[in-house]
Amino acid sequence: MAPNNAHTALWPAPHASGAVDATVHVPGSKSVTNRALVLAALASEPGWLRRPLRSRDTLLMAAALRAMGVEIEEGMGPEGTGEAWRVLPTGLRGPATVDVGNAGTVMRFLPPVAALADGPIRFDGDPRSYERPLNGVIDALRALGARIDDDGRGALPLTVHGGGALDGGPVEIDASSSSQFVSALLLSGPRFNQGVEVRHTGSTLPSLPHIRMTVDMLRAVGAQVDTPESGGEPNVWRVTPGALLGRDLTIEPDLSNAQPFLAAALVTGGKVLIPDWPARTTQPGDHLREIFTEMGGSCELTEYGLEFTGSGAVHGIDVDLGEVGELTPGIAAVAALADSPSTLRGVSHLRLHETDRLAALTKEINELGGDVTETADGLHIRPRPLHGGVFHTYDDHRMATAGAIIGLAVKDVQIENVATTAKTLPDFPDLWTGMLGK
Ligand SMILES: O=C(O)C1=C[C@@H](OP(=O)(O)O)[C@@H](O)[C@H](O)C1
Ligand SMILES: C=C(OP(=O)(O)O)C(=O)O
Repeated sequence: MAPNNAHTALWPAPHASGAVDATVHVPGSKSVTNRALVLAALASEPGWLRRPLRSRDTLLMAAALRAMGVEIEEGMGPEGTGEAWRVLPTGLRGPATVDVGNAGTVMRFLPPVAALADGPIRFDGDPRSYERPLNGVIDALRALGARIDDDGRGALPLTVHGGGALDGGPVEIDASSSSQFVSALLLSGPRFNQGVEVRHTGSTLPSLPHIRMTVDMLRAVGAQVDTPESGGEPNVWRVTPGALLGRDLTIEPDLSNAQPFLAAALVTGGKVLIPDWPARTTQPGDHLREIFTEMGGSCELTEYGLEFTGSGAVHGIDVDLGEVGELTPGIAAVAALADSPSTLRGVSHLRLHETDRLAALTKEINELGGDVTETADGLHIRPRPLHGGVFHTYDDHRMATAGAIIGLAVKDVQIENVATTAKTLPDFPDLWTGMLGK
């Protein structure tokens, strides 16, 4: 009998019979939730996270902090307005074991926190987590005074032997493979004895909006941060040592997870409203307003949220996605359905994401009849009439949502392991069918 567990199960991607017209409430941001958890755990007083994302990546972050002694309670928020987590920071301690799953934020943001704990903290995760780069964090922490045992590959698994405090100070790293190296050091920086000065030495630095998100959230809890954008040296970020405040923070919807729903409006010539789209945000998903407009839609940001409307036409695009790499799979899916070719550039680091996203997108779109080629730093996509088939996801949530976008326009697409969307959006299948009124 054929196995039918979540991994091998095939989900028939719904085909859109007409233009979508829906309001979709998108759950909280993964990147904001996991930063907020770390900052609340490092604070000197309790804090609240309202409307946190509850997904595999954020539940792993919460579990890891709890394992190090932090209390995270379920609550209703200070005014009883909606569900919340109350975070009670305590002295961080080991021994503890952290399962990072395949969460970049957990595997990169927590080793610096562990260096501040008292006792050994062991880090392990999914097989893919062993292949994702961590050398920037490991080497920097050692240079700043931490003791770490690893197998010498600059990757997981490893043990951080927390000494209860860390000297900190200046450090050089090459963060060209992941902006999360910089964010990781900055987030814990206020708790290092001398703070931290991070100097990026590589030739490129991806995902700058995510570094801005780190800086903004640090400042919001009282940290002093100097950045290249605030008049400092290029590629240098400096965090002054000091106590962090416990805050009451409402988590914004995840705008990168809004992407497939906006794409649905674009490819069906329909209309989607995403309530609570923030007027100002550091989330990279906010760039979809320009990118999907260039690809044929239009949008309006009102007091109700973002209303995105497709025109019925979908155009190709030539775009550098280096700042917003996590949007690439969804843009590639739309580009495969466009009326002209696309070139997506600046994203070679995607080869080290949840899977090699450039190879996976090329293979899966081409297996449906597409014409995609990999370049040194991205993809060329020449739209072709596509046909049904199995779209493999390689344990990558954004491959699953990319396949679902294609399925709207192409009959009989089956997504293998749609359950992998639980990494950041466990409700995806229900939200998707709800959007389509199925
Ligand atoms: O800091 C963050 O929350 C993230 C930073 C980016 O990582 P990379 O710079 O490794 O691409 C992004 O792709 C990831 O989804 C989330
Ligand atoms: C790259 C991503 O995740 P991670 O936080 O695991 O790096 C992503 O969500 O697209």
